[in-house]
Amino acid sequence: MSPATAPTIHFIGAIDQGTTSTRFIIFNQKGEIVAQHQIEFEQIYPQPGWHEHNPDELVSSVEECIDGAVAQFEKQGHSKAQIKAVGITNQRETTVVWDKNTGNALYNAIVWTDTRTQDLVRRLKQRLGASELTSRCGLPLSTYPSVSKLLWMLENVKAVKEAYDNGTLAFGTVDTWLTFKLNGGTTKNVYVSDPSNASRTMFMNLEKLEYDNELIDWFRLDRNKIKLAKIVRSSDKTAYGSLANTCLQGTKIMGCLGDQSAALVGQKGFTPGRAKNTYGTGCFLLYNVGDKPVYSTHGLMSTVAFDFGPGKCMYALEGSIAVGGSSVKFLVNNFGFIENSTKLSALAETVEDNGGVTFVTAFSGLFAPYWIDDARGTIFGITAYTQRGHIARATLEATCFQTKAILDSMGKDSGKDLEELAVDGGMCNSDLVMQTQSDLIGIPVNRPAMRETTALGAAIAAGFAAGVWSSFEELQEVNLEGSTFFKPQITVEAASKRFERWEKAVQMSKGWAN
Ligand SMILES: Nc1ncnc2c1ncn2[C@@H]1O[C@H](COP(=O)(O)OP(=O)(O)O)[C@@H](O)[C@H]1O
Ligand SMILES: O=P(O)(O)OC[C@H](O)CO
Repeated sequence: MSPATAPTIHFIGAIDQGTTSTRFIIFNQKGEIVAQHQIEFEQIYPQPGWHEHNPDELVSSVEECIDGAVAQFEKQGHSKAQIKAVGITNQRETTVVWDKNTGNALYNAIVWTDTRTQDLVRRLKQRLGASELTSRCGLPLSTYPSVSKLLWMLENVKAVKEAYDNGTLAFGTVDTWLTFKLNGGTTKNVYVSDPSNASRTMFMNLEKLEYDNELIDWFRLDRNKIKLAKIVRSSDKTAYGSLANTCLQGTKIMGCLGDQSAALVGQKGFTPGRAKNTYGTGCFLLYNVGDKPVYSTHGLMSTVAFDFGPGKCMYALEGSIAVGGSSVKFLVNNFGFIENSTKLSALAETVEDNGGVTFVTAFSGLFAPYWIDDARGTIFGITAYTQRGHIARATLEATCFQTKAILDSMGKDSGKDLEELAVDGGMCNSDLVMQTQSDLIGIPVNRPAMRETTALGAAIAAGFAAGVWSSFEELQEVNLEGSTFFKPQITVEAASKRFERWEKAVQMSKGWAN
């Protein structure tokens, strides 16, 4: 075929703004990575339990990653004009507030893991009607959703309260902040969010996919005094605007998904019964329940999986674990146990088992399915025999035990047991973690060769709107080759025994932060 008649090859870019790092990845039409750039940014811990990000650094990290990846892409002989669209995926719940007149942030972003709102949440729980919130928005009242972070800022940050009183306060999750800034801020004033992100605020009615005025009133907020993002589909040709800066200036943003939803999409979890578990900073299991929300009675959340338009809007049951890979980072950064995260498994493998040590990594309390806000990180079973390897092993096991607890809840809520668990995220690079996971849950764990499924999900959302893909079916072949399967190697009895020790430790970790 002559170059003039050869079909044009299209590419899609994905911004993945996670809790510890930002990436920009360029995918081809087969869902393969062509170029990527990643950078870590500052984690700010001003006080115990507090966790912040600099909102401007989130934006600059995205811009730097775009320029870095596109430079690589062009070195391969491609043209940036072949990048049809860009998708965004982001850490969820993390809350940014800014002045809508200046476009400047009024405080650091309060990160989803932050527990400073614990007392505020306890006060809210005393209010009449508190127990009915979950049935409207899918989330439990806790330190986790964005609303508690916004209320804290209104109570404690003068500039935020003043902006609210003056009617100039803008509030957003990270997707909204990024699209606002990437579009050029106050020159374009783009204020949008997709349902998978908006459903993490506690302001959105889960069934209607619209803000629920009764929820906003319940939190005693005046909607007229806060600029909220317009909720639009996760895949949309025009609503998200286009990039104002970087070498991709003018390229349209056509997709947006919260990172856990994006991972479900990237794992092709399009149909009911499909599930994935992402071992990133936290760890999040999402189970597609179909086109109607299912409300958990066993400690899980109901959330929007993705909204790609009529017939393609799905809900999920979600089990969120606050501390996943961050426990590994903790051993690296705070204790210098090892040089970097990739070395922890090797340290854990210097011992045969956990030597009787159990580490409840409740740095932010315990999320699903326990929801114990006053638990804190506790290590049980230390004796004179304990080595660093035992602590390393107990740290890795903690996420696997919580995943087992979540799967048990999911089985009870859905009436079905999962046959296989699809995994991704940084911590899934550890074979030891994956084998331990399979042993504890008693089903195979399926790890794809290409693990950037979160970014792939954002690319799919944008690629659908851009016309690169038009049906879920044509994506089924993506990322199938080269998966690794971890199969259970211990008996059900042995797994139950280990899990009983964990459950005992969870009960004993309660009440510390009271
Ligand atoms: N080989 C490994 N073994 C254990 N943990 C790892 C390994 N590689 C990365 N991690 C952990 O994975 C996390 C990063 O995963 P990632 O999916 O990039 O997270 P996020 O999107 O939340 O920034 C870090 O917390 C890191 O400690
Ligand atoms: O950054 P991750 O991958 O741990 O994901 C953060 C979640 O979206 C928080 O709900």
